[in-house]
Amino acid sequence: MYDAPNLETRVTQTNTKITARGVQVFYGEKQALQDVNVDILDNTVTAFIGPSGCGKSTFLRCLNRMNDTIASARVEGEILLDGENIYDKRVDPVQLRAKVGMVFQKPNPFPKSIYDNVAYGPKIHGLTRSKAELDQIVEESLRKAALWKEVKDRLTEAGTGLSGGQQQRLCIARAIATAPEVLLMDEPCSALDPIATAQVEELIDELRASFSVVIVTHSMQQAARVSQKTAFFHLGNLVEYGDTSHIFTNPSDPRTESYITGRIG
Ligand SMILES: Nc1ncnc2c1ncn2[C@@H]1O[C@H](COP(=O)(O)OP(=O)(O)OP(=O)(O)O)[C@@H](O)[C@H]1O
Repeated sequence: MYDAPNLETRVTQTNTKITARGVQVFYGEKQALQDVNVDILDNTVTAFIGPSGCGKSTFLRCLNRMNDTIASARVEGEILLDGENIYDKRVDPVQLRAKVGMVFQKPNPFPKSIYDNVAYGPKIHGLTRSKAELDQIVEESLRKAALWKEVKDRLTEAGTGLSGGQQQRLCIARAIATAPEVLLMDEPCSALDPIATAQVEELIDELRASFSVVIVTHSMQQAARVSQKTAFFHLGNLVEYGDTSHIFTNPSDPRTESYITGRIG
């Protein structure tokens, strides 16, 4: 007799990693984000898209409290990581940023060796007890960042001596060395050539197995290639959020449609 497969086991489980509720951001008197509500999933790439100045980077920076470093910035509302409010007074922003790592637009390796760039985070967070353990973390992080083969014989050389694409993968290795749970990427390919961009995009897809990845991008093609979920921002509002395939083929809001068809941007 035919047994119906158990639906429960066939559905891929994707849990909420970050919950934003009523998030508003001000720079001085100026409001940059209004009432943003969204659930960001684990093991998923989420793309933030929208015209310049719509608040994508501002919202990304809310997710690991990078806005704390901007004197005029004020964040209201609630952001929960695994149910815990990251803006709670008891949360140490430095510890938080080890859990919610960030990769910036321009590759920014430290003026240190390739090895030390990756070893820095685990060292300051006391994640290892021995040199052997640290060596292992450095190797694993460089492997995950698809850079190990290219640099394994030159670990003592300066990180700044690598090509732009390699530097960006080094920055990704540095971000994942502290075993983060979420990886935030602010236009990580904008300074890269098409080959390096393709490598980083492939890497982003692999990283999703281990992390929740959030990427700000100006390229709709890139959002369509790398993400499963897309959030469209416009004038400080999160206008639409959903499956990338849906947003790009059948958006619900006319503003999203105008943007993806190139009428606003
Ligand atoms: N440090 C800051 N101080 C004051 N205003 C800021 C600051 N950073 C951003 N803003 C303002 O907040 C609004 C949103 O900016 P944000 O950089 O988040 O947009 P964005 O969508 O990421 O833009 P882009 O695609 O051009 O990078 C803009 O009006 C911008 O001028």
